Formats: sequence, structure tokens, C-alpha cells
Amino acid sequence: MGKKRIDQAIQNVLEQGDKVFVPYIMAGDGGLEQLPDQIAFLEEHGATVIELGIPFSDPVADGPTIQEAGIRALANGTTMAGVLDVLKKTQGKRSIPIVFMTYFNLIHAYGAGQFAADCEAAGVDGVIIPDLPLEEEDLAVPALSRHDLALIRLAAPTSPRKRLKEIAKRTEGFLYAVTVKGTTGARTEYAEEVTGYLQTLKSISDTPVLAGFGVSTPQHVKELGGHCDGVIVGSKIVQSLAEGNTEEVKELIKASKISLVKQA
Ligand SMILES: O=P(O)(O)OC[C@@H](O)[C@@H](O)c1c[nH]c2ccccc12
Repeated sequence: MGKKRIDQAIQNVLEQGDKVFVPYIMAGDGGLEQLPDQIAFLEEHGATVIELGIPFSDPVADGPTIQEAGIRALANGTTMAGVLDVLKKTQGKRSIPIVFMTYFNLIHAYGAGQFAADCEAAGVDGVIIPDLPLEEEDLAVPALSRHDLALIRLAAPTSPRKRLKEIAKRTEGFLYAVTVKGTTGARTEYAEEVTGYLQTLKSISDTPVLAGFGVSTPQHVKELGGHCDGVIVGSKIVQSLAEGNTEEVKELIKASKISLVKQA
């Protein structure tokens, strides 16, 4: 459980010669009762770790697709406590690691200590808190460490090198390389500097580096994956699942399986 489970899952994929694939889904989109099946589907089709978003009324880092998914999830009554409850009850049915993506406000309202304890009890392995800067981490880190939860840090393309080094040193599980300036959401192409930025992060990080924000086609998965250890896909997965287009999700995951291509 916890940090080690994330490290293990990522290591297994990399040793096999594949790239890590982390899908993001919004908990409660489509009804919270769907969550165990959504997780099982992603696990079955080869996801490495699942990033599970907790809906929040003021999602400052999110673009329209994820904002709308959050509104749908809130409208059907999804709460942090509800998500933890479902995960706790279905713990034995999955072996894929789960990472929460939640704004700090929700953790603060829940109580950081209680939050971390309940996460551990529900089999959650780590958290991403996009609005918790390095300088404020003490608000959460002691509780998270006590309950063996990895705190995955985000690197932004606007951060100076010195700061990137500190982020890379502190991160646990993986380093989340935000590839664009702006909010989450599908994009058609990437600026050329992204390649250099990912290479820089690889050179300063001992922890696997995963690229996220705007990854939305199998081509993106292959391209970006070629410069780091794998990718995170949010908006495109959220949209495909909401439309019932499971084929699209499978194709995205398949693009991270380099070893399959080599054998073919
Ligand atoms: O939606 P995109 O562009 O594929 O980006 C990933 C992203 O959705 C997911 O990791 C995420 C959702 N909300 C966030 C807030 C901050 C950082 C990351 C996230």
C-alpha cells in the first residue's frame, strides 16, 4: 500500500520497456456507483496508476472539460467522504494504485489528519494537490507521511531551474511535468520547447517523470512518452468515458505499450 505500491507499479512498466500511462477520471461523473467499474475497466486495459479527481466548486487549474465533469459530479451529490467510502468498500477488487487529485481546500475542510488516515484505510496511495506550493507543504506533509501517502509534486514550465530541482528532490511516486502554461484540456499540438523541458526534468530527477496537460491523442502519448517515462491523460479520457467511447480510451492506453509494437 501507499508510496511503495506506486513505485512498484511504475517500475514494472518501465522494466518491461513500456511507458507509464496514468488516466485521470472525475469521481462521481456518471454516478459514484460507477466508480468501481470505471477503475476496473482502466486497470484491465493496462493503466499503470489511476488519478482520481475529487469534484470541487472552484477548480482553478481546470479547463472546461474537467470543470463540467466536476459540475456533473457535484450535482449528483459526490463528496470526498462518499468517494472514500466507495473506495474502502471495494478495496479488495483492485490492485492498481490510486492517486487523488484534490484542491487543498477540500483537505483543509476535511482535516488533513483525518483525510490522510481515511485515505490509507480506503487504499489510496498518493495525492496531487495542485494549489499547495512548496512553501505551504507543511500543512499536509506530516499527515501524509504518517499514513504512507505519496505527495506527487508538479513542475511547471515557468519554474526556474533551482525551483525545479527542489520539486524533483521532494516529489514522491513520480514527478508531474506540466507541459503547458495554462489549464487542463485537450490540445492539438505542443510547443517545441516541451522536448527540452522534459529532458531537463529527466536530467535533474531521480524519480520517474510523467508529462501531463493536453495529452489527447495516441500520437501525443508516443511523442511525449519518448522524452520521459510516460504520460497523464485527463480531459480526453473524461470526455470519452462521458460519451461511452471506451474504444478511444483503449487506443490511448495502447499507445503507451511500446513492447507490443517491438514484438509485432
Ligand atoms: O486534462 P488534461 O489536459 O489531459 O490534463 C491532465 C489533468 O486533467 C489531470 O492530471 C488533472 C486534472 N485536474 C488537475 C488539476 C491540476 C493538475 C492536474 C490535473
